Amino acid sequence: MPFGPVGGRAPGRSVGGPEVIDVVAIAVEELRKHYGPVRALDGLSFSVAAGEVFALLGPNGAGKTTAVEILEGHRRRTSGHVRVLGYDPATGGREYRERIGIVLQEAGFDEAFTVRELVRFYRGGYPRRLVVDDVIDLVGLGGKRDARVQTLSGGQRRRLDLALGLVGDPELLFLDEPTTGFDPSARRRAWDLVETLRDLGKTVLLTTHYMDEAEHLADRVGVVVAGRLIACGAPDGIGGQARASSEVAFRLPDGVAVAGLPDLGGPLVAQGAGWQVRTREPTAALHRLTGWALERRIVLADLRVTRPSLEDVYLELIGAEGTPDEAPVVGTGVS
Ligand SMILES: Nc1ncnc2c1ncn2[C@@H]1O[C@H](COP(=O)(O)OP(=O)(O)OP(=O)(O)O)[C@@H](O)[C@H]1O
Repeated sequence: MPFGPVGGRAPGRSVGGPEVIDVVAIAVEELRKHYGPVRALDGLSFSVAAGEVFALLGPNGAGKTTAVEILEGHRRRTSGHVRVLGYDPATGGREYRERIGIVLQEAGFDEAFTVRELVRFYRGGYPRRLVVDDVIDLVGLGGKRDARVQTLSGGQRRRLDLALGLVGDPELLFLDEPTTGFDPSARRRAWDLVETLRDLGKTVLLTTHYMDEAEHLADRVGVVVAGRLIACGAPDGIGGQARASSEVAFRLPDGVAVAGLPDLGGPLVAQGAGWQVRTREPTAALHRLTGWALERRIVLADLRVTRPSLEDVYLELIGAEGTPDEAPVVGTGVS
């Protein structure tokens, strides 16, 4: 298989010692899924190292859920190669499912169960298990142990989803939009929890529409558009693949007119008491700006360059690819 070492903060990787090849937890190559004429996945390839937190990003309809469901073993692929923890999810059966945890966007629960009863019930399905009350505490539902599911708020239900995904002590956790509907503090707690899981050496594959979440949690992100991976790398490193614009900002002294400035590679926009320009060539813009200022002995207050955020990069990437929310359609009905 052509999967080499992959990035991320995998445990057990030594720096300066003997070379350690990361263990690949997830390997996906040329994955295709056709629903009739719709190509939901159209040659998707990526790999995730053991111990890595990997985020799949992409617009609605890009194919993320389809990919994750194939990896979970819940959906059949049309073609391509998939290996997760050494198993083919399509044939791994119970043995495979016991080693993974799945947190769905909307799991259906029996509303009459209490939190503790439900977690205990799910725990019964796994050979490796965590202590019921520990898991409930871990997801911050300690105060709701004996509450019936029907009385939980939307955010509390999502935390219960998390508890059910964790109770089998999985090596790999699939998190589908884990914090949708969470209030800001519940979101922070969920992030802390994912970080705890990483510290425990778990591999996490998450999908999210929140760029700050991916930036905060993921070792690497993969951007999927129309069923293909169009960019992949560390959240602060994929900018180079998008050539998203940096922002150069500064203030001019009183009496200096903005009209006299050289071309900085983009339109100047007033920002509070100062000015900013967005440019893909921040080095050149800075050179022209500071050269101009030095020649005139002008001091530029608050001069700063801000690199593009993951959101800027993401929007640039999916904008360049176009047609979000639409999978490509083929002429023939292959499924
Ligand atoms: N069971 C199905 N039958 C037919 N088409 C489907 C089916 N499931 C998904 N699709 C189509 O496949 C494409 C990918 O859908 P998918 O749900 O995987 O996207 P997604 O990236 O998870 O989107 P979102 O961010 O909205 O959850 C879409 O065009 C969708 O309409």
